Amino acid sequence: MMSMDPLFDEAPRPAVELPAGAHHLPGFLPLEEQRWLVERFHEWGRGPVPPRYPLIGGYPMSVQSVCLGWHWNPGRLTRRAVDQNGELVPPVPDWMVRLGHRALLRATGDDEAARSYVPDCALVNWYEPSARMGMHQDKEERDPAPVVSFSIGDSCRFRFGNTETRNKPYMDLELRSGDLFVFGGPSRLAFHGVTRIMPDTAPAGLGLPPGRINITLRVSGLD
Ligand SMILES: O=C(O)CCC(=O)C(=O)O
Ligand SMILES: [Fe+2]
Repeated sequence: MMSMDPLFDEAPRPAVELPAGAHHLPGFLPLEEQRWLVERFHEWGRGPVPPRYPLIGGYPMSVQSVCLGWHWNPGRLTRRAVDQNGELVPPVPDWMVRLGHRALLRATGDDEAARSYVPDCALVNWYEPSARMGMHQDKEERDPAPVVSFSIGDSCRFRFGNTETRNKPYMDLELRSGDLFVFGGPSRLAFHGVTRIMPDTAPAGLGLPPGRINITLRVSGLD
């Protein structure tokens, strides 16, 4: 498999010019950290609120998610899993807040902004190989702080668009295991989605079945 050859893993990806406020940092998470996050992922999956397919207009998404800090449903954030067992979702762990600082600092070079970034909500998504996520804006949050996104497992085709419509102009990029993607400032409300998962592209030994984890950190601006 090509992706397991280190030569291929290190093949440079062509730099794409992203809109202001958007940043892509390939290979941000070392493999050991990816593995460690996979272990946390398995723990989150065991509760108190189990993973579920959120409903959009009554139809289940193809992506499964668990939440930390705030429970996300399309259109709203609640403290408890109101559409499931009513349990409180676990808080965003301190290490994740620190990971958010590090990510934002590396992405923007803005020490001040990085230090004042305190995400109180994380969405942990699981994409089985056939899963997709349609174009949408992350707009349940009231705070304009950036969304910080980590990818682990199989690569995906990530579509990043404009703030006006879900249609063109947009650009397609590949998010691979370990990549960081940040969108803030003028790109904070850009439409984005995942158009496909690329099978058999995960690094070996992650401890994951075929598929992709995405973790997004957010600042809800709610109390
Ligand atoms: O999986 C991704 O990279 C994006 C996830 C996303 O857009 C979301 O959870 O709102
Ligand atoms: Fe999103």
